[in-house]
Amino acid sequence: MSMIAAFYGGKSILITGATGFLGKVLMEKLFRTSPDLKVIYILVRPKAGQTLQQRVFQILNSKLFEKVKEVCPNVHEKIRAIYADLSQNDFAISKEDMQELLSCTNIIFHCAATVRFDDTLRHAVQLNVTATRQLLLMASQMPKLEAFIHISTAYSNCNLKHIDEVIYPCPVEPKKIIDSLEWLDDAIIEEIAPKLIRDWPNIYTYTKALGEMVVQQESRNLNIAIIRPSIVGATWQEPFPGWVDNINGPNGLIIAAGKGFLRALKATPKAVADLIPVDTVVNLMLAVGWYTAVHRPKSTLVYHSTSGNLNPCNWHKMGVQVLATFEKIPLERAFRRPYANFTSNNFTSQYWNAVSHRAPAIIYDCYLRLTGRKPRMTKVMNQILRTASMLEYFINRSWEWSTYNTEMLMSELSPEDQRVFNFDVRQLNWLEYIENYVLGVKKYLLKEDMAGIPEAKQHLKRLRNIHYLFNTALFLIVWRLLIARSQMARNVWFFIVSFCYKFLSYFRASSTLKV
Ligand SMILES: CCCCCCCCCCCCCCCCCCCCCCCCCCCCCC(=O)SCCNC(=O)CCNC(=O)[C@H](O)C(C)(C)COP(=O)(O)OP(=O)(O)OC[C@H]1O[C@@H](n2cnc3c(N)ncnc32)[C@H](O)[C@@H]1OP(=O)(O)O
Ligand SMILES: NC(=O)C1=CN([C@@H]2O[C@H](COP(=O)(O)OP(=O)(O)OC[C@H]3O[C@@H](n4cnc5c(N)ncnc54)[C@H](OP(=O)(O)O)[C@@H]3O)[C@@H](O)[C@H]2O)C=CC1
Repeated sequence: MSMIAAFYGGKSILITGATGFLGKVLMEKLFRTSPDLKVIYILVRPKAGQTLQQRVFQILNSKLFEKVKEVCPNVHEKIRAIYADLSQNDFAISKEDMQELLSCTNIIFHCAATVRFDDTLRHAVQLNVTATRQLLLMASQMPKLEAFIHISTAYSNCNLKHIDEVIYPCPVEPKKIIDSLEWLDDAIIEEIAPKLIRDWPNIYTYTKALGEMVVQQESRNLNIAIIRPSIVGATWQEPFPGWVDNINGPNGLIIAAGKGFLRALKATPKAVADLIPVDTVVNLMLAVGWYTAVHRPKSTLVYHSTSGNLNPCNWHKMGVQVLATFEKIPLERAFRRPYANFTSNNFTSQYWNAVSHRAPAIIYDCYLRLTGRKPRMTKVMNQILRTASMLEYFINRSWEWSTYNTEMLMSELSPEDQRVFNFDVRQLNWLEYIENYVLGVKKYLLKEDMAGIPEAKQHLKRLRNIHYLFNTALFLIVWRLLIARSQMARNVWFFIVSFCYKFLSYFRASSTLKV
């Protein structure tokens, strides 16, 4: 019997960010392994014209939850969606709902955040710092609360090279920033933002670091733990391999590569690609929830959910495997054949951007214009290049994250818990994982049918022929122009032709002699 699964039985669990990538997988695993849990409260806002109920309905009826419905047929009754907007005062939660949350919650998993790298400082602070403070304040009024699990990111201290499982102080107190945002206007905030974030690469990682400081300062006598995942990727094993549902992190780039838009990336091939499967993160979260509530460590423990120091894989290996998978399982209607290289050199990267990205987009847009259609490829390409440049910081560096606490926790688990809540990334086979990942992107994200693979392969063959034809035509045109304008090119041309002629004559003569 799993101790962790039993622990969550009968519990009331509050999850923020439950409609996000991590939150959905967390709910799925909780329902599947502890179907006797009492209730999961989720703080949700209406979005994209959908009410709370419609959003929950959509999640529960997705492929991700198919297994859950077998184990926990009354899953609908065990989810309680509460209207909340984390960027508002008191989260805009009604009095009755707030009362219920305060009096019933046993465990909190705080996943909600803005993960956009380019968010405004005001919004990012509101969500990643102020909302965390507000939730801690709520937690301190919950008499039945056993553990508060805060999800941060392994990159919250990415301005350091070696990162321990400790909370590092930020140069400016979070409270000072929160207070000043109240009276400063937006233009001034955006002006001071670069000075505040100093050597952090973006507002996201900076505000996540502030969020951790808030956790430390406002922890009072709560049982708190912080989990820091690195780059969260598709599921490894559970509930099935390769599940993924948004275009964040590597996902968007994998699509762009598979469709042939992205054919070169400014990346350091030997840098560690610190990906961590989402189900591994969720297993660690549930184990940490149990450990924090039952063992009540004296201080706030930080757990790294990273792969680099236990089972490293670099970007080169990852890129090669992504491309190898596209050979076997191509994406439909590719713009060009998937091919690319990683370069860490600025000049080479600019060259590839011009030749491999912008030029084909401009040519294709000319073709669209000539055929009476609206040009769009340059816009798409600019968007992809902008995204790639935002991620560049993370694919050109390696970090060392220590994992003492995570390994300590692993050793505390019973063999059954180590199996059911496996977060030992040493068992991960990267090649297999990446293949399933790419397949998952095709199936679950792009919703492409596997029956379309032969047609997709045919399409790639056509693209290859067009590519050869185009290159040959281009070569002939350039050469013709050169010959017309330069004596030197003409001399080279006559030299080559006469050399070939002599070679052929010699070859013919020697074969006649043999006869
Ligand atoms: C020796 C050489 C060997 C060579 C070997 C061969 C090499 C082969 C190479 C192949 C090439 C590549 C293969 C792929 C291999 C994998 C590469 C992986 C690189 C992975 C890098 C990952 C780094 C992640 C770092 C994470 C660090 C922290 C992690 C976290 O804690 S949180 C999660 C991270 N957060 C995010 O990822 C959010 C990032 N997104 C944003 O901040 C914003 O979206 C934005 C990028 C700033 C863009 O903002 P905009 O306002 O401009 O746009 P908007 O968001 O409204 O979207 C507009 C349209 O763009 C689409 N889009 C958005 N995001 C992405 C994306 N990530 N990728 C692609 N497209 C994206 C969006 O859908 C919109 O489209 P539309 O609706 O159609 O308009
Ligand atoms: N994905 C990754 O690679 C990594 C993620 N993390 C951390 O993991 C956590 C979860 O990330 P992930 O699931 O990927 O992110 P998502 O963007 O998929 O999910 C974010 C969640 O936060 C919710 N949210 C955002 N703003 C509000 C708001 N104003 N009110 C209520 N809810 C809101 C979103 O709700 P809605 O659906 O309504 O938008 C969504 O449920 C974050 O804390 C992130 O920092 C850490 C490392 C890596």
